[in-house]
Amino acid sequence: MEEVARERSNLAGVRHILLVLSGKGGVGKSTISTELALSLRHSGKKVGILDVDLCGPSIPRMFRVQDNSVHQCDSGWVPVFVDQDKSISLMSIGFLLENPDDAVVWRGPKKNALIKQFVADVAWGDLDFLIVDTPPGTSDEHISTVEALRPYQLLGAILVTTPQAVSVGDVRRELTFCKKMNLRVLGIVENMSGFVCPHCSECTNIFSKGGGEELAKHAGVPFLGCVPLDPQLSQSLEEGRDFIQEFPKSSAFPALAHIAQQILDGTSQQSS
Ligand SMILES: Nc1ncnc2c1ncn2[C@@H]1O[C@H](COP(=O)(O)OP(=O)(O)OP(=O)(O)O)[C@@H](O)[C@H]1O
Ligand code: SF4
Repeated sequence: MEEVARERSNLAGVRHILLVLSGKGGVGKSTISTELALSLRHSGKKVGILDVDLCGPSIPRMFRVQDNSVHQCDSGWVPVFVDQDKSISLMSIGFLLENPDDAVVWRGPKKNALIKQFVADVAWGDLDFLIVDTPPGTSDEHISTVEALRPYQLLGAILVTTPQAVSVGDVRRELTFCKKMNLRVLGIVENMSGFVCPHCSECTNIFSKGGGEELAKHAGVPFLGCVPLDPQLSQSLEEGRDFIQEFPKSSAFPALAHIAQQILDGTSQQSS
């Protein structure tokens, strides 16, 4: 019975689902979700992003499609396509609000109900990857998301941190959450890790460096890499541009491409 329901679900055509988590706000979770989607698209993959950050949805803005709205079809909501070839599709509460700047002030049960609806009712079609951008911390919403996705091809979670001790401490709590939820940790990303000067290419470690890697070693999980602070990256996100396509010489590019490659390698090993 459960098998039949799974085969008929809107997620039946999604090959891999991965969550992006962070213990703290503003460390670059949506940035990593966005750039991972663009990198995977660059490798010929079809990608969806489900933005379950209900109180601070930033995915529509990062792709500059915040004025779009979602439509209904027979099987549910049609996601917003970023480009004509439909290689990246998005779903976010941002598309359902009358005004994108409206604040969502909801109690837990209402948020959890919408998350379940997002998981059940978005007509993704065939996707190689569905990236789920979550709110900061570990809340009821995270538990609802993991539980709702568990019957499907849930690959695991990427944990994003910055090098500072406090954010790394928060990731430690995320690791405990993953353990308790029996969710595989695909790896840790250390974001905003140093600043490479565009004039002399000297790297300055503004917030210190190495905390994420040390934590990964200590926890026995993969370290996916250090992404430096990169003005071209923040500008691309601000303007909804494809950083991966347009700035291959930029300082953050190699790290972002390497993260995507490790995810691709992991999934190809799994299916071989
Ligand atoms: N490596 C980077 N280089 C330059 N700017 C960055 C980098 N990573 C993130 N940013 C910028 O930092 C800001 C916060 O990033 P982002 O919105 O991805 O964080 P978040 O963890 O998703 O935040 P929230 O808690 O709101 O969900 C954004 O304006 C983004 O452009
Ligand atoms: S890193 Fe080098 S080029 Fe950049 S501001 Fe400092 S001294 Fe100047």
